[in-house]
Amino acid sequence: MEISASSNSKIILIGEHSVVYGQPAIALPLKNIQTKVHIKSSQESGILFRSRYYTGNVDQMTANLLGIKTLILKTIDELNGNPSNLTITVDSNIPAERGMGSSASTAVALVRGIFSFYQKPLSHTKLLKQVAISEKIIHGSPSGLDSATASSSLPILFKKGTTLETIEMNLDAYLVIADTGIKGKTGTAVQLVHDKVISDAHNEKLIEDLGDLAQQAIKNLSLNRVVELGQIMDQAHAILKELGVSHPTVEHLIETAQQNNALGAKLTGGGLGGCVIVLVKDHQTAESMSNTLTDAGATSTWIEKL
Ligand SMILES: C[C@@](O)(CCO)CC(=O)[O-]
Repeated sequence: MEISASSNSKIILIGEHSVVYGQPAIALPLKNIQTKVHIKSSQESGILFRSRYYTGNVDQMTANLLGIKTLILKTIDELNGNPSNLTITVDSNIPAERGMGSSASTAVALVRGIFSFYQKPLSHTKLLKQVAISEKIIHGSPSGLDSATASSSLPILFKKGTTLETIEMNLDAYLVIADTGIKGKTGTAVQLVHDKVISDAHNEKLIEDLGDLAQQAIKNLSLNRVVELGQIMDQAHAILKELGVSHPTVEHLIETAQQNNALGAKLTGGGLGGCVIVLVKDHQTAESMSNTLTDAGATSTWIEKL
């Protein structure tokens, strides 16, 4: 018996951090950057796990993989499976800790894979609930945006605990995603913003402002107003910077983009490193932006049609 399952990576167009406080966010799954999971029966005792970070028995996974270990064992247990004689292989081309939802994507693919291996039906609600097991261990109290996006085939409008809608996007615009090569620190960034929000009403207002910008973005997306969308991205980035979650290399890439025909640019995901996203008007500009950002130090770039 052998099965395969997959999950997308993600980027947040607008609404990171404010989404934790119940504000709306818009995020896109990236279908070309994925996690793939293969599960097969084996003769070995225990569960053999193979990935770019760890190969060995699930039981012996180190503390940094506690989220994934717990998720695998709990899911198999829930399905009354035998936690032995299995090989689970995880292949991923999602850079880790760059705000691209690598942990959520791994978890989504694993849950899909385990349910499929045991031939059990899996609703989307159950999938998200199950993925929360590892996401909570890894990130503390995540909004659920990453797993909702990684498990979607279309862009989504998300509000913690209430709204999960897909959005049909067809804009005359492209996004260039550029990796700073610096590991983002989602947990630290979320805590940092939390400390700021509870200590100063001005920062609470900044969170509301991010929510307003997300609402404006939704309107402009539906009207194909890309110039306005770019301005909204710039404003969102300025707020995220004020909240303390940017990074000098993020700033360098954003300034470079702004000097080279960007319609808008911002960090994406938790910040403190990770990736930036740059809005441009057409594919040709996206390609030259991608080269410019690589020359400015980006370690990888991707182009995504909006
Ligand atoms: C920073 C954050 O808003 C997005 C991380 O990709 C955290 C969360 O939503 O849980």
